[in-house]
Amino acid sequence: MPVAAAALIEADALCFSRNEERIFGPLDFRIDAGEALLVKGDNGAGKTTLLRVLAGLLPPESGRIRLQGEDFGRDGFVQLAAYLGHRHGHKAELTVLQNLRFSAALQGRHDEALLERLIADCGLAGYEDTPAGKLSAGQNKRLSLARLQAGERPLWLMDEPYANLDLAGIAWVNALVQRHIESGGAALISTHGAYAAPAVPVRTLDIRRSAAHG
Ligand SMILES: Nc1ncnc2c1ncn2[C@@H]1O[C@H](COP(=O)(O)OP(=O)(O)OP(=O)(O)O)[C@@H](O)[C@H]1O
Repeated sequence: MPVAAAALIEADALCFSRNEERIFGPLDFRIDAGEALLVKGDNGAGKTTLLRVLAGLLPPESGRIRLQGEDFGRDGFVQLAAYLGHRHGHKAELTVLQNLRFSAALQGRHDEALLERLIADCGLAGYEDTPAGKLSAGQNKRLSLARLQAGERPLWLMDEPYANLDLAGIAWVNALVQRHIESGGAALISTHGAYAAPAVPVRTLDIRRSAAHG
């Protein structure tokens, strides 16, 4: 009998509480290559907290996270995943190009032509030498999404990727996700639900109901 491939990421009875108040869980889900999981919930439901737990930035209260079948570890996470946080984390005094170059180098990429292409693709052509601190909220989001693509990580953990984007930006995010999924990547996308999902098979995890469904 063929052995099923391990999920890229798998949560098993994952719980998180703050000040003795349960924020989410127990959650059980897996994401395989070629899949998108949309994490839905109202403001304050715990989406950002879940993504921070999955990225190893907050310890879970209980439960397990496995990456490709192995218990969560920092090295495994860095090899596998890229995290697009709620906060963009750019260095305000560095330019768009310098921020992108720095991020790409951290992910082992040293390819100036790639950086140029990513800047044009994210709509920031002409802003290469602008300090990130002078970008609008939507432009900062676009730069974050360019940084996400600078590496070649199969799993994208995307916290509110649509926030602050105009309609063209939302369509662009969906096209990026679609391309990533169709080339064998996977994505977990949090949203409060006001936006159209990418045109790929998407499962939904409503963290208030704690159940994944297709
Ligand atoms: N640093 C913090 N200290 C204390 N409580 C926090 C902190 N961050 C979040 N919370 C609380 O944890 C709960 C979940 O917050 P979280 O940011 O994960 O929600 P969310 O679903 O991402 O919300 P939104 O859609 O508004 O971004 C909320 O009740 C929030 O008030």
